[in-house]
Amino acid sequence: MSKLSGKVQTVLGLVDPDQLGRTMTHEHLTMSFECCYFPPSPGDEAVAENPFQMQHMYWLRQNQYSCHENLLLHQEVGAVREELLAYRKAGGGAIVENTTTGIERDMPTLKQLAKDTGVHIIAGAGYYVDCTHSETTRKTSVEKLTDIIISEVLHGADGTDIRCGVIGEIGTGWPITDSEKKVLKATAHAQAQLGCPVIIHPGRDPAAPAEVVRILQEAGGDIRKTVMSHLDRTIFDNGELLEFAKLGSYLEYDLFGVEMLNYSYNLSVDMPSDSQRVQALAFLVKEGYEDRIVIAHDIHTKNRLTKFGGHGYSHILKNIVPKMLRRGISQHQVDKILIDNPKEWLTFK
Ligand SMILES: CCC(=O)NCCS(=O)(=O)O
Repeated sequence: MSKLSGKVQTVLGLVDPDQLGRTMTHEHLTMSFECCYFPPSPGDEAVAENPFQMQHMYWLRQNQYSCHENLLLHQEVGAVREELLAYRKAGGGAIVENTTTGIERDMPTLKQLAKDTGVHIIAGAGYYVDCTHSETTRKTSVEKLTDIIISEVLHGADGTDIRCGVIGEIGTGWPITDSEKKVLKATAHAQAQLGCPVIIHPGRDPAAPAEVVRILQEAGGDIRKTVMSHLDRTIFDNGELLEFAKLGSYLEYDLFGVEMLNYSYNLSVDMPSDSQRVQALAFLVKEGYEDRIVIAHDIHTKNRLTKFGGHGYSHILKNIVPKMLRRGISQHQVDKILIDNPKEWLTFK
């Protein structure tokens, strides 16, 4: 039995799983999303240059990926520190920080934020989507990638001794590229050796989550210990959702707070509102999946911080939980979603 067994690994070291409390399973505290810049519509260029003004707030909410500065969350460490203190006050205990190689993971800053705020921060190992893979990553074998991921968990990431406590978010697109498939296999091999939690960013197609599960399973991954992220922008049909749920992963609704008419990355998608996200949770609970649901905001742009008029990291605790209760999800079930399920997932086998 490894020394990680039965523990959760935070950036400050191992903790007893009962110490976590309410946990957001998919957030970012410091990262850059420049890789996914989406040019503004013709005529909007001037607004996109300087959108951080009251009269442009609605534009920014609707076009969050079309402003370079908005993608630089790493410039806002002070604001994020304040937000984490507010998150603790609101009853939050832990945050899984999903920034992986390719979107500027910053381990020393995560450690400092955990020290300054008392929030348990669990950092992510591995690689984001194909367009962020370096030439070196593309040329690296599955075996070597497995060793790198394992080392990020056992010894520390990015040349530090600060350790990751989860693999992911592992980025995949649609169709899944060869380089992404290699990373998925390495993820499964590392998980098989470490008994650790895994979290996946699927491509934007309803078939993508099941295809990722198939690849992980074939490579020896543990699907019961794997979170499938972003279901709110990926699977819209309840029948398809139940088919996917049967595969056994955790089901993550992690874009709480995002309300937009046009989803730049896939205009055929109608991004759900928070009310519709709560309806999806209530549906899954009714179907018996209360032990498999986890939720979060996936904050990865500046405009979603309260400093810029956004909802911040406490939105779920302050606004969504009361709505869940009003829509028939019991307090016991809310506690499972926010406390018990993240705890089970994050505990090393
Ligand atoms: C790095 C953050 C991230 O990948 N968020 C998901 C964005 S989206 O694919 O749901 O638009």
